[in-house]
Order: sequence, then C-alpha cells, then structure tokens
Amino acid sequence: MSDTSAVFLSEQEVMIRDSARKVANEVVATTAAARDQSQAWPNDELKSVGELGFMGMLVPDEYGGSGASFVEYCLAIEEFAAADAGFATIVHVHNSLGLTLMWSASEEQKRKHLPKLASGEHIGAFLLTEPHAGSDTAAFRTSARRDGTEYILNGSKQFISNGSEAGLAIVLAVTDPAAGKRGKSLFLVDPKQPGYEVARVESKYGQHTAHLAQIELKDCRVPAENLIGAEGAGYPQTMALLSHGRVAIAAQAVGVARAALEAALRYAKDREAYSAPIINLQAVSFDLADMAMHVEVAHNYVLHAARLVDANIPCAKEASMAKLFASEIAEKVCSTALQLHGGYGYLKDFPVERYCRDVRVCKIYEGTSHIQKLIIARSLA
Ligand SMILES: CC(C)(COP(=O)(O)OP(=O)(O)OC[C@H]1O[C@@H](n2cnc3c(N)ncnc32)[C@H](O)[C@@H]1OP(=O)(O)O)[C@@H](O)C(=O)NCCC(=O)NCCSC(=O)CCS(=O)O
Repeated sequence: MSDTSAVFLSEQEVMIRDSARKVANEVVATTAAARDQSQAWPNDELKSVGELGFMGMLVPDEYGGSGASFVEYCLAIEEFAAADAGFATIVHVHNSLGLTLMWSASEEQKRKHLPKLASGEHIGAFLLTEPHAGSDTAAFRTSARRDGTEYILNGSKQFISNGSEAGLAIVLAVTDPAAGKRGKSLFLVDPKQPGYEVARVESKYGQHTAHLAQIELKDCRVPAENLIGAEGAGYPQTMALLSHGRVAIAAQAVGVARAALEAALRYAKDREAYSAPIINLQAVSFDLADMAMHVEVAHNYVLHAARLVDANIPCAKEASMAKLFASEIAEKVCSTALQLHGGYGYLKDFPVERYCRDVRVCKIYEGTSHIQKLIIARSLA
C-alpha cells in the first residue's frame, strides 16, 4: 500500500496497524503455508496475537479488552489476512462475539464472559446459518423452548467457523415461531455442555486454517439467564452484527489482494524473459497497475465504511458496497497474480494459488455478492 494510504490515519491507528503487521509477518505468515497443508489449528499464533490484545479488540479495557475502534480493527484484520486469510477469519468471528456482548449482554454476562474472550482463553463461535437456509435468515428453524428456568435448544447449524474449537458460542434460535423476525433470540451456550455436538468438520477449498463445523443442538439445555438481551430481539441484533462484519470481511479481502499484489510484484521484478525482468513488459506492468489501483481503492473505501461505523452513522449500504467491491476485486487481483507467475503460480512453492483459494469465500460468507447487491439496491429505492 502506498504511503498516502496512511496520511489520514491517526498515530494510534498506525501503531495498531504496525503492531498487527509485525506479529502477522513474524508469527502468522511464517507458518501459513505449512498450516494450509496440515490444517492444524493455530494455537501458538492465536496466543501471540491474544497477548497483544487482538482477541478482544472491540471490548473495552474494563472487561479485559483493548477498546479499539472499528477502523483499528479493520486495519488489524487486513494485516492478519495478508499473512493467512483463515487466521483472520478465526480472529474476526471470535471478535464478533465480544461486539455482540457489548451491544446486548447484561452486566453480569459481560463480566462473566468478556475477559475470557478478550484474552483468547475462550474462542468464540457464532451459530447462525442452517443447512437449509443461508441467505434467507428469516427462515432459520433452530428452536429454543422455555422449560422452567431453562431453554431447550434443538436444531442444526451449518458453516460455523470456530464451532469445533469454541469455548463459548452464541446461538440464534426461534423462541416464538408465530412472531417471525421478532420471534428469534440469541443465547450463550457452552460448547462443552451436553447437547452441543460437532457433527462434522468440513473439508474445503481454501482457508484451511479456519475450521468450519456443522453443529447439532440436541436438547441442549441452557439457563434462562443465558438469553442475550430481550426475548425476540435476536434478529435485528444479528442483522446489525452482519452489517458491521461485512466491513471486516472487506478488510480481509483487501489483505489477501494486497499480499497477492506484493507477490506478483516481487515475481515480476525477479523473473526474466526476453533478457529483462518481466515487469518491463507493458502487458505485465499494466496488469500490476490495475491490481494496485483496485487494492488501494478498496482499502480506502473499507476505511470509509469503518469510519462510519465508528461515528455510529447507519451504513448498511456502505458496508455492503465495501464487501461487494473488495471481495470481487480481490478475487480478480489474486487470479491475475497467479497468471503473472505463469506455471509457477499453479505450484504450492509460491503463495498465490493459496491466496486464490483463500479469497474465494469472501464473495460468499457474511452475505453473498447477490445479497450485498440486494441491500445496496434496497437503499436506493
Ligand atoms: C437479505 C437480508 C438483509 C434480508 O433481511 P430482512 O429483510 O429479513 O431484514 P430486515 O427486515 O431489513 O431487518 C430486520 C431487522 O434488522 C434490523 N437491521 C437490519 N440491518 C440492520 C443494520 N445494518 N443495523 C441495525 N439494524 C439492522 C432492521 O432494522 C429490522 O429491525 P426492526 O424490525 O426494524 O426492529 C438478510 O436476510 C441477510 O443479511 N441475509 C444474508 C445472511 C448472511 O449474511 N449470512 C451470512 C451468515 S454468517 C457467515 O457466513 C459466516 C459464518 S462464520 O464464519 O461462522
């Protein structure tokens, strides 16, 4: 990223970005290619970023967090994604629990759960999507039936990042089937308790660092005090969280695209054809120019959306624009980076084939590109 991208960052934003960049480069990136092969859970790497405060970024100091702004959060996610996109997914999904609890949890819930989340002792998972419904969030069926001082949760949850590794889960479940969007509630669930079952851990195309699970909730009894906020308030809470999350996924896409651009630049300066580095070929340099333009524009638009979040200005449209633009250009940038490497781009000796696989899901999770268009189009009507 060129120096002017940092001109309007505060000293603190630069400090957090640089701290994230340092740990990402020194600890996360160095093990990323091996992890892509082994699919090992990055315990040590998470511990390292946790010690620096990156596991409780959106949680204030009084609950053990680092009280970062959303801009600072997105800058950190971009850095982690440039090192290992799957690692950034783990960190992002985890941090989204802290944000949800800050918005809606009782004081008692905050005191009980936030310090362990913020330190990284408990990894967080958010159980939203179901096997039969992803985009259509109103169609979720997982039920929570009140039974005395408890709720009994039943249902299947699909595509759950961190679901198999979590120390704390938040579940969206239907408490009143007749009430539609006002009949869904959020619950805190301990993944070690009976009734929380990891049915399978998916085998997937990319982001091998991030484990994606199918979770079965079978007569999973949770105390009534684990309800987050009011009964029936879960749906709008979740929609607001998804909207903020889209800005972070956009930052993640920018991070991977930037890494791909940097890899392509290195390669183009090093690789010779026709007796000169291939960067001297106009076709190659035009591709690189195009990639750099897209990465910089996406980076700056992500910061714009994140600043709106920090200013508490409704920005569902901008969040969707950031995610749509960044994830679409990131896929193209990564693909062009692979192309510029020629045959070597297709080999695991170079990182660009991993970037291509890892970045693809940015167009799908936290709302597909079509869902982002739907939200943007709605805002224009
Ligand atoms: C496509 C959808 C946006 C359609 O949503 P709805 O039409 O059902 O929602 P609305 O009626 O518009 O809103 C309901 C309710 O929420 C409030 N709301 C909505 N957006 C916001 C916001 N940005 N900030 C605050 N509040 C918001 C809205 O005001 C309404 O509240 P009231 O009724 O007025 O009180 C939706 O279905 C959608 O987003 N679909 C995509 C789902 C998605 O992104 N899935 C991804 C799942 S997560 C994932 O992929 C990662 C898994 S992980 O890695 O573990």
